[in-house]
This record gives sequence, structure tokens and C-alpha cells, in this order.
Amino acid sequence: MKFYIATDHAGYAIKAYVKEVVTDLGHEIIDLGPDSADRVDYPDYAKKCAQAVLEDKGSFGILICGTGIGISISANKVPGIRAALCHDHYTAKFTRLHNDANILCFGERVVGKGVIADMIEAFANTEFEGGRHAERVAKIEGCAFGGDLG
Ligand SMILES: O=C(CO)[C@H](O)[C@H](O)[C@H](O)COP(=O)(O)O
Repeated sequence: MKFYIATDHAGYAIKAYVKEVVTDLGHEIIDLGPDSADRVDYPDYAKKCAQAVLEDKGSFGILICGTGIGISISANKVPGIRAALCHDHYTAKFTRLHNDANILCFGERVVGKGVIADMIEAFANTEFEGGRHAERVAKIEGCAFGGDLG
């Protein structure tokens, strides 16, 4: 699998560890920045990663900020992106199974290294289940374009 990773300043410190985890699992990871812990705006990096994931079909993203909240909200503004803010193995696994998430998000200030490695493994090793979930995922794009929520 190919992953794109981006953070803001509050997710920068953990990035090297995350890249190591992804590589050790046998996957490719491309770093979209930033290259230092200088203060940046998380929407800029969410957008960079979202665009890369959409342009490179079949790839996935990892986005990290302090809480994981701002960067996931931002990425989800991009149509076609399903960025999941995860906190543990269960949420990382089920967002692939049921939501077909294409970007894993978390907060550097929220989860520790063990949980991060566990989430990445669960996210990378879980396939979308399809079926009834595919119908719901299709409706997500309807929400993005102001469709009828029923
Ligand atoms: O968690 C975040 C957004 O949801 C960010 O990573 C920042 O930590 C947060 O916005 C605080 O920003 P600051 O400039 O570091 O005070």
C-alpha cells in the first residue's frame, strides 16, 4: 500500500515514528510536510494530503495534528475524502470495514506510540466490507453536495 502523510506543528514530532511503523509493515510512505516544527495551519496540510490521495488512486493518507480534530475536519471538506479521526484499534479497523476511510487521522497529544502502531496496522490490514456499507458510503458524497439526507 502507498500512504501519504502530513501534519501540522503539533503532529510533527511523532511523524518520524509513524513513518517507521508504516515502513516496517512493508508499505510505502510519502512525506508531504512540514519539514520542521514551526507553527503552520493544519488545513493547508490536510488539503495537500487529500489531493495526493485523490490523484493517486488506491493510495491512503495519514494526517496528524494536536487533537486530530482540525486536520480531519479540513480533509473531510474535500469531496471523495473520508478522513477518520481514530483513537484505538477498534475505530481504525471499523472505519475501513464500514466507512471505506481513505485517510487515518489522530492526535499526537491524545494517543501514545503503542496505540498509534496498533491503529496503523488495523487500518492497513482491513478491507472495506462493501454491501450495505457501500450504499451508505455512496450517500456520504450526497451529503457533501447538499443532497437529500432523507
Ligand atoms: O489540534 C489542532 C487542531 O484541532 C492543532 O494541532 C493545534 O494543536 C491547535 O489548533 C492549537 O494550535 P496552536 O497554534 O499550537 O496553539
